[in-house]
Amino acid sequence: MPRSTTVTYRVYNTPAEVAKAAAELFTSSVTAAANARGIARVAISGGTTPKAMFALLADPSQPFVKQVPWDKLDLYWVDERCVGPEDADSNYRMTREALLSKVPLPAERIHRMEGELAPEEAAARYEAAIRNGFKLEGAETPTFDLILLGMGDDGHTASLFPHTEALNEMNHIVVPNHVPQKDTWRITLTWPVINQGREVAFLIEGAGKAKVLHEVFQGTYQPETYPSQIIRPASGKLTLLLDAAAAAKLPEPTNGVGTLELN
Ligand SMILES: O=C1O[C@H](COP(=O)(O)O)[C@@H](O)[C@H](O)[C@H]1O
Repeated sequence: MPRSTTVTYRVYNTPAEVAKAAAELFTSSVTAAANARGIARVAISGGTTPKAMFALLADPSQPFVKQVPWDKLDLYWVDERCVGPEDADSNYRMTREALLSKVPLPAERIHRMEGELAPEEAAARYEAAIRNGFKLEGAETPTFDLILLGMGDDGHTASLFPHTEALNEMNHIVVPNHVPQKDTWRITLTWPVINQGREVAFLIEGAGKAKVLHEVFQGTYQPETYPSQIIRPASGKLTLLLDAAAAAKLPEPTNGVGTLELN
C-alpha cells in the first residue's frame, strides 16, 4: 500500500525562478539542520535541472554563498552514472564545475559516488561511506536532511528507472542498477532511503515533462512504470518546484501553489 502523502507544488514562470526557489530551499534547509543538529546532510541529483540552482548558490552577487553554513554541510549524491569524475556524463563533474569549485565546502565533506569503479564495488563503497558519515550502527539507515530529486521524461528519479531491479531493493542504502533501456549501469540510493529524508523535493522543468508529471501524480499507481510514484516520504510531505511548462497538465494552482493528496 503506498503511503498517503500531501504533495505541495509551487509553480514559477521560468526555470530561472525555479532555480532561485531551489537555492532558497537548499539554504534554509541546510541552515535549519545545522542549527538543530550541528550538521546538515544533503543528497543532490545530477542531470541538467539542478545546474542553474548550483550556479546561483555559487554566485557571489547572490546572498546564498554567504548564507549557507558550508562548514556544516555534508554533500552526497542520489545517483551517479558509471563513468569517471572527468567524464562529460558525470553528475559529480557537473556539480564540481557549477558549484563545488566556487564555494568554501571542505573537500572532506564532499562525498561523491565513484562511478569509475565496477558498479557493485562503487555501490558497496558508497554505502560504507554513508554508514561511516552518519555513524550508523547495525541495521540503521540514514535520514538525510534534504533530498533534491529530478525526474526524467520516462518517470525515473535518482537512477530508479522503469522496470529495473533497484525498484525491488529494500535492504540496501545504495545499489548498482542495470538499465537495459540505456544499455548502461547506474549507482543509486534506494527508494526506502529517499523516503526517509526529512525534506524531499523534486525540481522539474520543461514542457517535455508535463505529461509524465501528470501521470506520476494524478495517474494510476504503477511505480514499475513510473518509478517517481514510489517517492512517498515518511514525513507525509513532498514538495515539487516546477516551471509553468512542466506544470501545464496539473490542476491550476492558486497564487502559484497547489496541493494534491495521494492515497
Ligand atoms: O539521469 C539522470 O536524470 C535525472 C533527471 O535529469 P534531468 O536532466 O531531466 O534534470 C536526474 O535527476 C538524475 O540525477 C540523473 O542521473
